Amino acid sequence: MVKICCIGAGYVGGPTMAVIALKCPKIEVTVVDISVPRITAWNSDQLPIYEPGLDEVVKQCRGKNLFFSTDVEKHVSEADIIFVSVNTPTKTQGLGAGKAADLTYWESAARMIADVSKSDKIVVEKSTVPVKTAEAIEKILTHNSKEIKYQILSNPEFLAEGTAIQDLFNPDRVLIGGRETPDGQKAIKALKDVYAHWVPEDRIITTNLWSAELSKLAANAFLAQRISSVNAMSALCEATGADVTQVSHAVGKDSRIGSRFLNASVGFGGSCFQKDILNLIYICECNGLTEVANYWKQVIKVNDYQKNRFVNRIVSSMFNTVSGKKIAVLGFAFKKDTGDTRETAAIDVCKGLLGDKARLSIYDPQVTEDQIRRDLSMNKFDWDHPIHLQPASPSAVKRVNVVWDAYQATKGCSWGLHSY
Ligand SMILES: NC(=O)C1=CN([C@@H]2O[C@H](COP(=O)(O)OP(=O)(O)OC[C@H]3O[C@@H](n4cnc5c(N)ncnc54)[C@H](O)[C@@H]3O)[C@@H](O)[C@H]2O)C=CC1
Ligand SMILES: O=C(O)[C@H]1O[C@H](OP(=O)(O)OP(=O)(O)OC[C@H]2O[C@@H](n3ccc(=O)[nH]c3=O)[C@H](O)[C@@H]2O)[C@H](O)[C@@H](O)[C@@H]1O
Repeated sequence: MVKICCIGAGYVGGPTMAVIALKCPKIEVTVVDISVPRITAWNSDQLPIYEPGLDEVVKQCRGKNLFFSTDVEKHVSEADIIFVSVNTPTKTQGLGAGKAADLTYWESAARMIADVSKSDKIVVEKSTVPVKTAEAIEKILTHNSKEIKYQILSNPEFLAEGTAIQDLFNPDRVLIGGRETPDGQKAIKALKDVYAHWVPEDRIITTNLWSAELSKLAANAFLAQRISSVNAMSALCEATGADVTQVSHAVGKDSRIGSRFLNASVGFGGSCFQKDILNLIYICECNGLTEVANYWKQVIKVNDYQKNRFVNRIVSSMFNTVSGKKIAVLGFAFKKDTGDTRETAAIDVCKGLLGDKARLSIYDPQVTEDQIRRDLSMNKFDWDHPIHLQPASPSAVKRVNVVWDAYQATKGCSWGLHSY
């Protein structure tokens, strides 16, 4: 029986491995994590993340061929294929701070794999990483390799939160990059065989390692760029009397442009778009490509502009001050069908309004009060570290009331915002 181990039981590792277990009953899949509460939750009735359809998939396979464990070393040493799906946050300190990807967690996972392995392994990059990461990982693994052979593959994940199960069941494509050597091609085939249990062969694309690593950053940059383009247009629409939904509908009807991902918004949020574009910008700068870096920087700048513009419009429409006024915020997560608040536009909007001394009444059925208070007081990028390393919840964020009923949130309000 083929054994798969996935390091990192988060938004990607958990759902992806649950679907592999469901579709491949003859493969034993174990998801491991250093976070005890996260693994405890995966083994309980209250999964650590909300994702439509996930409960059913986990219930069908857990205890049969799907396991969640904190015994990281044991399961890594027994596995044939190891997926690494750990955090790759934006660096907060040192060289490249505020842009470069922090590979601390990836590096420590690789060192642990090298320490505990006793047989040949295929190591799969599932996390989103800078192009050329596989080269560094290879060095770590093969240093003191004890005659063990490692093959590194890049298999970036394209699922979106809120539709993860649907995306995993029916992906537009699965991308696998590997070395162009006989052993590299053999490893690609082994991983392809896993996905071929349910993904049609013409949707499984194989490339070299660097193309696969870069394609993930490129895909996210292109998606985010569409949102910044339509959001930039929304500012012009408001200035001229055009309606951005009508404009985006008309533009999207051109089949060369397409209608998806052209919804104007308060700005994109989520754990990846900003982080991955910053990472891309840093890679361009390191390669001396200043113009290219500046081009992608603009996508982030427009996103920040859109969030500020939204706050400013609220304040100016309320006689230039929201001081002491009660404002309801309906929805705090970064999009619907998720409880994930990482980089949600709601944080910037709420902070902006609190800066002008508004009173906020926040309602989101998928997000805990503790999480909201933590988000409103956390420093930039702190959110993307494993939960047990994040700053503890502060005692209070003043002038914020978190409620469990949308009607209560809006009672006596001067304004109601829908945050996505
Ligand atoms: N969230 C998303 O929708 C997508 C995320 N990605 C990428 O996937 C990667 C993971 O993202 P998420 O699942 O959202 O992150 P996450 O924060 O939900 O999960 C990562 C998990 O890794 C664990 N971890 C960190 N270091 C570890 C170690 N040394 N040993 C064992 N466990 C360790 C953490 O405790 C955490 O539970 C990131 O690189 C992200 O960019 C890619 C596609 C979609
Ligand atoms: O690498 C990742 O993490 C993932 O990032 C995104 O997925 P995700 O961030 O989960 O969610 P999206 O549906 O892409 O939404 C991101 C943000 O853009 C906003 N958005 C989306 C679409 C749109 O038309 N307008 C718009 O403002 C959403 O409200 C949300 O705040 C990509 O869609 C996934 O393909 C990718 O795998």
